[in-house]
Amino acid sequence: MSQDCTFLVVGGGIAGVSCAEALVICCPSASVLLLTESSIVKSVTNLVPVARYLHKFDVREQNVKDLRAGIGTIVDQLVHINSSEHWVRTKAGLVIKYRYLCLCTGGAAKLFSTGQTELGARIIGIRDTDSVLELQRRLASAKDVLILGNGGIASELAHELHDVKVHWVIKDGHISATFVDAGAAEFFQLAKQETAQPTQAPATAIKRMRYSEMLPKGEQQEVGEHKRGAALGPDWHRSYDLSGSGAASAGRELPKVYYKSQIKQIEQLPDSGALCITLRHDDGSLERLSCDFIVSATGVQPRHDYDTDQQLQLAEDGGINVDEMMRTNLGDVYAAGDVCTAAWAKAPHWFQMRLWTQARQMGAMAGRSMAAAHEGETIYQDFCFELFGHVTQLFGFPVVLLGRFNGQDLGRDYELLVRCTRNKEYIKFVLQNGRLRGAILIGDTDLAETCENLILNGTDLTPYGDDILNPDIDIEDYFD
Ligand SMILES: Cc1cc2nc3c(=O)[nH]c(=O)nc-3n(C[C@H](O)[C@H](O)[C@H](O)COP(=O)(O)OP(=O)(O)OC[C@H]3O[C@@H](n4cnc5c(N)ncnc54)[C@H](O)[C@@H]3O)c2cc1C
Ligand SMILES: NC(=O)C1=CN([C@@H]2O[C@H](COP(=O)(O)OP(=O)(O)OC[C@H]3O[C@@H](n4cnc5c(N)ncnc54)[C@H](OP(=O)(O)O)[C@@H]3O)[C@@H](O)[C@H]2O)C=CC1
Repeated sequence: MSQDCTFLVVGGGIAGVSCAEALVICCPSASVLLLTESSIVKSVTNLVPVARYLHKFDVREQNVKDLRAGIGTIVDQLVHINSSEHWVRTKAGLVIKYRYLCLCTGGAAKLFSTGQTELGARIIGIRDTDSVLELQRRLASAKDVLILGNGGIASELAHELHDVKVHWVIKDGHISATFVDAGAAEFFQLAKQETAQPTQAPATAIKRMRYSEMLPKGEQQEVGEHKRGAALGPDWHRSYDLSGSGAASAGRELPKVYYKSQIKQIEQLPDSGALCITLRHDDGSLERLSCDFIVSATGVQPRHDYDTDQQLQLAEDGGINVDEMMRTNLGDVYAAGDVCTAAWAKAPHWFQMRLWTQARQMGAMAGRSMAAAHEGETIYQDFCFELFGHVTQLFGFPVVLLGRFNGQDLGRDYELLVRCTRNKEYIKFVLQNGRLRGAILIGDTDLAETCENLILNGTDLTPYGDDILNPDIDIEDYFD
């Protein structure tokens, strides 16, 4: 069994689909094939500009057969790459000959481990639909759940779980540390206390879930012992009932946060089967708690579980190293999205975070870059890699993060300017030598485009002093 194509893209997440879409636009007469192990793929829809270079969008699930015309599809799993002879082999034994290959195989949840294999089944991660169904199943009989980690998933779950006692264990001194600073964390916590809503039944479906990965088994095409689809889409938690057994708590109790803490030991209680957790706090003290299971929201592990004839060069974080054209070290092999690590000399206002904005940008960049190589053209890296931008929702608030929003890699050589209106907005500017280097905008601030311009233009803001965030001055007008 063999098949030929010019461009082979592996992975039906946002990176893979964006790459394949860019290829059919740039090279309409070439054959583009998307190989993915799940019949449900993810693509970007309703793209709305929030500023000049910043967009928000919905992530749509669709059946792989419904992808745009020009993209051939195969549901199967990549198991081997022979890059010198330009072919791959799939789990079903299909050999696909390609001219250019792009690996967009995403990531898997990086789970906390105690090394005690017998407890492994009590620690779960969240990545795709199957993993949420597993969470739901366990919640149904749970009284206490421990969430470990302080990033995107932990922040979402701490906000969304109800009818269950939530123990949130974090290494840091404040919540949601991968995205915000201590001030913004306090803003969220106050808002949550003061504007707490009574428990509401979760909306049954949202408009973005056009195709559900919860199709009856018979209607799904899947490969491997466990289907592992693409990462979940925005508002994923609104499509599932994330309630516990309700036995221990009523409604939406605020989570109990254990700051500056790490798990030291886990034991299973012989009688109840519950887990007894010993935490070690940074000051050396110990604390015990019990829970039914642990959600390990501790980051992403790039996924490349296929072999290659020559070794792929990997970064320290396990991602496949790519240059500014998304090329790996193997000839004619590219990579994009969560599976790759940006190994180029980065612009002063950009850094990598494994987010769907970047999956989309990298996928599209890889597609354009492969097309240019095929046509013998020279292209340059897209402008989107000049400025980090992320639009999201945290604790029910719209959030825009720009540039080095948490002073990332600026050492101690920067100043912060903050404006906060309780339960309404939190604005933080990160300034270095009088220039805006990054910003956190929480609430409906309408400042994204102004901040984007100020960061990219390197405008000297020293003459304006603290007025730059004076609520009586419209800074949008100031810099028009
Ligand atoms: C719960 C959750 C919430 C999130 N929320 C946000 C958010 O609010 N905002 C945000 O910006 N980001 C969010 N993210 C991150 C975002 O989803 C990812 O960064 C993005 O989806 C990565 O896209 P990708 O295409 O690189 O990888 P994936 O979506 O993981 O897709 C990889 C694809 O490759 C396929 N594949 C893997 N191996 C093989 C193989 N050997 N053969 C064939 N196919 C294979 C998989 O089946 C899958 O289709 C969230 C992630 C999670 C888990
Ligand atoms: N709204 C959004 O934009 C959302 C984005 N996402 C994305 O999805 C992906 C997966 O999310 P998530 O799993 O939350 O990953 P994140 O990378 O966002 O966060 C991981 C968190 O776990 C902590 N951590 C890592 N190892 C340990 C450990 N052994 N013990 C305790 N804490 C640990 C990290 O701390 P440290 O950094 O100090 O190592 C960090 O706080 C990420 O790419 C994330 O950006 C997910 C949900 C929502």
